[in-house]
Amino acid sequence: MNQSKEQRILNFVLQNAVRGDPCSVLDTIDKYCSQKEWAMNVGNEKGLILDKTVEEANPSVALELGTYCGYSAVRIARLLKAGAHLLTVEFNPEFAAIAKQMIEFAGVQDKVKLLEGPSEEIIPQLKKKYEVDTLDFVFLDHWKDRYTPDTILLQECNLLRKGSVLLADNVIVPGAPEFLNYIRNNPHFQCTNYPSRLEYMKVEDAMEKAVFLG
Ligand SMILES: O=C(NCCCCCn1ccnc1)c1cc(-c2ccc(F)cc2)cc(O)c1O
Ligand SMILES: [Mg+2]
Repeated sequence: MNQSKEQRILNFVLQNAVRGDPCSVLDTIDKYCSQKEWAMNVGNEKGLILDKTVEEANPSVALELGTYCGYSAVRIARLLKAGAHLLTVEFNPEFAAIAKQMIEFAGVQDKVKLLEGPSEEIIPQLKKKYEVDTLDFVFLDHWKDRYTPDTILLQECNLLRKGSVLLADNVIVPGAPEFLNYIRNNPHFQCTNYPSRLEYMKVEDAMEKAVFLG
């Protein structure tokens, strides 16, 4: 049975990156996906925006929607302070299996909890089943038409607090027009747009930051 692209990315990391070194894992994924096969990792350019947003938020509890191969989970986890953790949600079991190995190879497994399943089922379980009080940071990088319903669900489940930071990938490509309309017209959020490039391409993309005002 021939390998998936995601399996090829993982194998390239296992053979070329340094075990326990998150930066080498990120650089190796970026090398493979820019030179051999494009893949939908947030990448190094938008990754720098993600880094700055995470460093500014300095979250104790972070949530990621859309794990994929684990690139942004490794990217976020490497910046978390002692005792802080990232919950990352992946719907696709093949992606989740790859991401688990990627996270472990990078050595950030103690900071990351990978949750497999639909975000609309997992979000309502975060408080009771996963002992979350409120989320300090949320990275939205899953199905683009889920950004709005899941942002509403986070609020309904009382998972946001004054100052919670949401960061959404791909608001230009593939695009999340309905989310931009929702969040920019919502008085409970303060929004900032960060123009950038689609990962590994000379194509315009952007990230949107939205701070919950309570
Ligand atoms: O679809 C994307 N991500 C969601 C993947 C499925 C998430 C499953 N899931 C996880 C949890 N709950 C549900 C995505 C797509 C592109 C892209 C850009 C240009 C192009 F020509 C083709 C594709 C670029 C990204 O950066 C992306 O993030
Ligand atoms: Mg993305």
